[in-house]
Amino acid sequence: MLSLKLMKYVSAVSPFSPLKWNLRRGIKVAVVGAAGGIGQPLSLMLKLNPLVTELSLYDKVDTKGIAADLSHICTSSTVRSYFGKKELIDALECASIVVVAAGLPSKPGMDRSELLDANASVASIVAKAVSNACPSALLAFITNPVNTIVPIVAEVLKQEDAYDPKRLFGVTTLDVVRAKTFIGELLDIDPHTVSIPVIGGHAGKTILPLLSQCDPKLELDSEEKAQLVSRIQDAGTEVVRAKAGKGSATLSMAYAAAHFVNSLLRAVNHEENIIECAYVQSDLSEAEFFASPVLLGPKGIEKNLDLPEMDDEEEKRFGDMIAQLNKEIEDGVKLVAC
Ligand SMILES: NC(=O)c1ccc[n+]([C@@H]2O[C@H](COP(=O)([O-])OP(=O)(O)OC[C@H]3O[C@@H](n4cnc5c(N)ncnc54)[C@H](O)[C@@H]3O)[C@@H](O)[C@H]2O)c1
Ligand SMILES: O=C(O)C[C@H](O)C(=O)O
Repeated sequence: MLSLKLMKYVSAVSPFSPLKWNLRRGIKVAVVGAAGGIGQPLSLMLKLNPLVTELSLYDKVDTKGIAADLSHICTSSTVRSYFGKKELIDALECASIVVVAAGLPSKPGMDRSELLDANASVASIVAKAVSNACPSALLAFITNPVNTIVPIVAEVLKQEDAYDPKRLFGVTTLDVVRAKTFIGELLDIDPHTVSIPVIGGHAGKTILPLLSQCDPKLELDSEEKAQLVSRIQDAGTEVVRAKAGKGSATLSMAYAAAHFVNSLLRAVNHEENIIECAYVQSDLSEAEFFASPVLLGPKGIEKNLDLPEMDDEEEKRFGDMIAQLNKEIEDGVKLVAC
């Protein structure tokens, strides 16, 4: 009979074992927009992640200094730097995960949708390059307006014959992070212990935290609930105002994106039961793209989970957001068509 030690060894080197697969292939993560306010702290957090084997830093401006700096951190991943149009393909080549934080952030008084003109082209360029360099990568877009950027990327990938809806994500994790934090403050408990789905999209009333599904239970009256929902929906604006023209959320976003990418990495590594809320192609509502809890697997979305239950107020908010979401999706589709 095989000893336990030997059995562990055999399972580690079996060609079908996840460990062997991972050791052989490694996991390259590319950060696009790596020199930015989100890109830099996100790259730092990814350098600290033991599941990353190679970290590829790309930006339109030089990333050499950032890469040199990060490369001195004593974790086992290698760091490579790329910049400018010519190096985009090399930066993405063979990446398992591409996370995109390139593009303009909001200024006070600006709506996220006003970023569309500036950021649509960045998203399209990255989508085209992904279709050439790493068509089977998982693709996570942070760039705003997320509600429109993700449909744009889907359209561009369709044109390139490289669209797989299971691999494309709009990152809405910051909405969940904020909901957990504000509820933790309210209940005076560790926010990590709070579980709350946030569905819909990533702008104004399309951000719908389902307080009725919060664990632990929230005992709030209707007005208190409305105030909490507004705080979560307007949290981005809270940061934009506080930064007074110097950008939008960067550090909390880097934390949120590092959490989301870590979940993708764990799923790529064949870990089971990894669930995250994300803005993805969906048939759960009348909007073609919708943020909801998805079960992740090595090839992206394994299953789009059913919509969580909602109380009457949430049902109403859900109904009220669909028109806005559909318009923002349509804006993206039209932009690619013309
Ligand atoms: N999804 C979310 O929850 C969320 C949260 C916060 C911010 N954001 C969005 O993330 C984006 C980035 O925000 P930021 O604060 O890091 O902005 P930033 O201006 O600090 O950084 C953006 C980076 O993108 C780079 N860039 C621009 N065009 C590029 C291109 N064509 N190719 C490669 N790199 C390019 C810039 O050089 C810069 O380094 C914004 O659109 C912002 O609105 C999203
Ligand atoms: O509000 C913004 O413009 C940035 C971001 O989407 C956020 O939620 O902080």
